[in-house]
Amino acid sequence: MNSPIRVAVTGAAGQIGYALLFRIASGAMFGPDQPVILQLIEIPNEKAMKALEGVAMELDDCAFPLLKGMVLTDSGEVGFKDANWSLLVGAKPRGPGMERADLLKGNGVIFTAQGEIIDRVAAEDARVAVVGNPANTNTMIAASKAKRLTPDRFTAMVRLDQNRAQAQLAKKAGVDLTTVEDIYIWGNHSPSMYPAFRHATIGGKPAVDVINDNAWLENEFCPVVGKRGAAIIAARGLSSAASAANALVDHVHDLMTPGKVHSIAVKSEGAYGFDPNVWAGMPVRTTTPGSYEILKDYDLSDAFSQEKIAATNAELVGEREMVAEMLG
Ligand SMILES: NC(=O)c1ccc[n+]([C@@H]2O[C@H](COP(=O)([O-])OP(=O)(O)OC[C@H]3O[C@@H](n4cnc5c(N)ncnc54)[C@H](O)[C@@H]3O)[C@@H](O)[C@H]2O)c1
Ligand SMILES: O=C(O)C[C@H](O)C(=O)O
Repeated sequence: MNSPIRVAVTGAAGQIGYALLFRIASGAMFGPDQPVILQLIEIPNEKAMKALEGVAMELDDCAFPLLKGMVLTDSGEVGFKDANWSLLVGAKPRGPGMERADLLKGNGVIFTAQGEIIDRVAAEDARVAVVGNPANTNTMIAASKAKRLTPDRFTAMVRLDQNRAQAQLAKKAGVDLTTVEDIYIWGNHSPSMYPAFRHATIGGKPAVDVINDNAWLENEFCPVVGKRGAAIIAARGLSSAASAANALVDHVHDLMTPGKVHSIAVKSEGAYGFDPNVWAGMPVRTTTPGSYEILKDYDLSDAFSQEKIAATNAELVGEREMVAEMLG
């Protein structure tokens, strides 16, 4: 058995938190041999802290063998102290009819403070995964505050979009989901994202040949995946929680598993036409636990892909301009 790692989670009493913490404590995220200490961070508010106590009571009541301790706090200094992983979930969620852009500035303040504190107090091997929206730009803001931790330590989650795309392709083709492979997400975690279906395979054959319906792929599949978050909000009256928590388990699990190829949002190095320094979704291969290389050889030279990449890149650049005064 390894020695415990410290996992800080913000927004721990929120709805994603409630679907996430039990999966971490059960071993789904870091594996059956990795004990964890959960450092649960909420806002300094009596109701939120009371709710957090209730979640911690339930975690106790699960008697998880891998859960070696819990810290409940409304202080980032305490919550991020020596954290090996910081999962930044806490943010103001988008309500019905609200644009993501409305959230940019308000949430930027949160990620400015958290980036600075994590850089100062987290563990030497600290890794950060951001879920709170607008996730890509929040990650850019947090990373810009770091003097010690390099930008590659800060990733944003686009795995929910990858999982959604995989499920939609399987449904359309009428096949088992596990036969759908190589579907990755480029760009922003927003409706502008590009689930690049031309690389996808179904049972080892190109998905475009199996599905044989280009109009559906371009005009239905892409918007359905891109707007799935809004569709969940419209149906549930709340943003996706269980599937988001599940995607974060996948994101971190695959980042800890050498050889895995998966979509995460990372600092662009200019590949695929993304502006350098925006955080954009793209496929990576995990090299050593927590580290990755960006895969740069996917062909996106067709006109449709070029148009999609240009649109999502333009949105990311626009978001960066809106928060320019918060960077650095
Ligand atoms: N990237 C994705 O794929 C994806 C998917 C779904 C949801 N989201 C986003 O995840 C975020 C959380 O969603 P939710 O449904 O759990 O929301 P929620 O409102 O249920 O919970 C958020 C929690 O965060 C807490 N919080 C707010 N600011 C905080 C701070 N500065 N420090 C610590 N805690 C703080 C709140 O008190 C609340 O308990 C939202 O921004 C949502 O849009 C992202
Ligand atoms: O769009 C949202 O705010 C919800 C979330 O990002 C999602 O994709 O489900």
